[in-house]
Amino acid sequence: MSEVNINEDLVKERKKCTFDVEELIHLVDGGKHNTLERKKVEQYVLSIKELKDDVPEEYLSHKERYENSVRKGSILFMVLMKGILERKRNKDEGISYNYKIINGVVKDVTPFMLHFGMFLPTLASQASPEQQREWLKKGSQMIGTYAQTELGHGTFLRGLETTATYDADTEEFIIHSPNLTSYKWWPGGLAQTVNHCIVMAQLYIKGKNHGIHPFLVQIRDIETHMPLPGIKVGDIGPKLGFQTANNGFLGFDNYRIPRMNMLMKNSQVLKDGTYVKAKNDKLTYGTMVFVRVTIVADVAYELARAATIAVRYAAVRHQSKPKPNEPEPQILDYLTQQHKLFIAVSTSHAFRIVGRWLWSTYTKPEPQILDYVTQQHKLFIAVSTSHAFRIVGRWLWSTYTKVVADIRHGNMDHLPELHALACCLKAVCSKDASVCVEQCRFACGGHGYMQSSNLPIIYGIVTATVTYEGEHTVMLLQTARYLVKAYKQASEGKSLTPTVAYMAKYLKNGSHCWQNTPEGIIGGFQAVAAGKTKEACESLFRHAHARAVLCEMFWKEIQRISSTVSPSLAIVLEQLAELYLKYWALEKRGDMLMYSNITKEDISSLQRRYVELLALIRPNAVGIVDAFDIRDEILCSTLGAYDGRVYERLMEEAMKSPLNKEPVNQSFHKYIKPLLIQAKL
Ligand SMILES: CCC/C=C/C(=O)SCCNC(=O)CCNC(=O)[C@H](O)C(C)(C)COP(=O)([O-])OP(=O)([O-])OC[C@H]1O[C@@H](n2cnc3c(N)ncnc32)[C@H](O)[C@@H]1OP(=O)([O-])[O-]
Ligand SMILES: Cc1cc2nc3c(=O)[nH]c(=O)nc-3n(C[C@H](O)[C@H](O)[C@H](O)COP(=O)(O)OP(=O)(O)OC[C@H]3O[C@@H](n4cnc5c(N)ncnc54)[C@H](O)[C@@H]3O)c2cc1C
Repeated sequence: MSEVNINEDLVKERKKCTFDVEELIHLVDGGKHNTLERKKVEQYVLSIKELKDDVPEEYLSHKERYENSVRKGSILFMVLMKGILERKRNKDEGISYNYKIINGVVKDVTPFMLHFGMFLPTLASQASPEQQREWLKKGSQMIGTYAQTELGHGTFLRGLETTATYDADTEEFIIHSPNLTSYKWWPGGLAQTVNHCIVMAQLYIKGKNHGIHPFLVQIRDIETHMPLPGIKVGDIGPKLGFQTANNGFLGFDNYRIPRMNMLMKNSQVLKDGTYVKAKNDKLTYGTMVFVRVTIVADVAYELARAATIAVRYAAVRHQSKPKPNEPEPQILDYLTQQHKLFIAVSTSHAFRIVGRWLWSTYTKPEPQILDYVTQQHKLFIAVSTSHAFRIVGRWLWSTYTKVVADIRHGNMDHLPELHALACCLKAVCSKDASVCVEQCRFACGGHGYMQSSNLPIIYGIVTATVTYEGEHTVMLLQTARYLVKAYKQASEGKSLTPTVAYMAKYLKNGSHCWQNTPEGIIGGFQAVAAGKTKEACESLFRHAHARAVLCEMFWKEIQRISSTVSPSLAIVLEQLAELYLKYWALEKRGDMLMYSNITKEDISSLQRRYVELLALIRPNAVGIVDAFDIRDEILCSTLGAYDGRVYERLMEEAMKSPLNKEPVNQSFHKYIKPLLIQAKL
């Protein structure tokens, strides 16, 4: 884009940047090769004419919005299928879904999200090899979702009520919803989009309950898409966000499926009804662990979008001037009056001089809002949090793949630790990301409240992650359970898994010896986690372990990465990581006071360094968000576009309102005019 069309503040900001933005882009993408591939994918998908909307999604009705997202989602689906095939021929080519390109196609959420996000992964991980060969073959007509949650139960999986009863005579399962609360409720794409589901149901054989198991169930005819007899399916209606996800409900009336439609990789039901138990019954929950792991990186990306919008806007937006001075005082003759007079005269001089200074400040151009320390406090933590989650998300993903490989070889030893990690990181990252996105919205003032800023939609997407795939508190409680066990092992002198090894150190050392260094802060969080575990084994303690893991992994990884990049970029990365640690040490200073020997002076010094870091990051703020390298079509924001034409875009978008198509709306003649006539009488 030529600089002529770019807002001059942004041009200046980009000139100030002290590091190579391109280098950071490659780092964020995980290498130059990935950047090139991403850009190729974006270029390909975003130039498909049919994916452009004439009318912004927000002006469509619930039904129209759904139909439009299916239309566009189907185009993307086809591109993806083509991409996978091409990729097989040439690994450097092809279309990947990984690149969040979807945000540039459907502003909200596509109804096919669950097909790729849970349906296919469940078949890939829980179906037997023969079933996989059958179901994942080329030309499969299945579009699916993951139907687990019911009207009555989401968290408490053992309480699910849908039943799958084995009939050995016909070698079939009978899937049934015994009452209203057993209806499936929430699955994405379920309402009108999918023709198949993974249904989680209580398995009954000869009257005995074997707990919940996954079943592949066809719910609609492939040709006509009509619901099959015995199936009741529909849309659950509008929500806070996820308007185009097509979340649905589903009930079964003694609906029969073949025996081989139970996913049989882990447990099996033989023809005669013999039940073969899985090595570990929690393997049935495998898809949830997978999605929890991916949520960390997902919210990092959404946060990158929100931070890009809010930081660019803060560089373009100017606001507020100090007020000018007041008039001079009177002179009187009496001593007492002189007493008053002289002070008044000197005050007058003081005021004049200060007044001049004030006037010169007043006539200076309004500052960019990004220059306010309070604004930097709101925004820079969002930027550094996005980096933290991306980096920790990559580490979690590699931990996940190692544990899954172990499980494939029959070794389940690390599953509990992975489960505990996935739960607490999912919980903390989803909640922090929602808070940061909302903070970015606040930081954009009134314009952040506009749908056209895209911040409300991003918030809708991110805040849903707090609830789905395991509700926030419930996830923390799962980790708490694991920590309590770890603490008990530590107190018995037994060895501990790596992520909780600090428990032993805390038991040995008692309170943490505070240092204002990154390592000192990480130790502080570990002491808080260990101390709270000790104090309240069975009661609610919340984020401490996840925060310790986040701080430690972010800092260690940044240290490692810094040695591989240019010195100018290393400085910026370390500033961002240090800001993250200092921010949380200050936020949690109460906990630190309880569980370490931190002093008031340490806290003041942390505070001073935090403000110093804001100032150090400030000149690079626009460059840092530019390095997220999110195209305008994917940001979808009037406030955050690369060129900074904020006000023009706000007006252009407002002009798309159907209400602006006519000078007088018909409601005037129908309602307001009769009202005015009545008022006259
Ligand atoms: C785009 C949007 C897509 C959204 C999709 C969705 O939302 S889909 C819907 C998403 N829905 C949800 O996310 C629902 C959330 N609810 C749940 O995940 C579970 O019901 C629960 C974990 C809350 C409790 O389960 P429970 O009552 O059966 O278990 P318990 O508490 O009695 O613990 C028993 C033992 O099992 C262990 N263990 C548990 N889970 C796992 C695991 N995954 N792996 C390994 N281990 C696990 C646990 O640590 C404990 O070990 P211990 O101490 O005995 O050695
Ligand atoms: C946008 C969105 C998309 C979704 N997509 C799908 C999907 O595709 N497929 C699917 O199957 N499901 C889906 N879900 C459902 C989702 O997984 C559940 O909503 C989630 O697991 C929480 O369960 P719940 O709604 O039953 O909440 P509840 O468990 O009823 O939670 C309500 C409150 O009770 C508290 N609580 C519950 N149990 C405990 C406990 N043991 N201890 C302490 N407090 C507790 C919680 O902390 C919470 O404050 C989706 C949900 C949303 C919002």
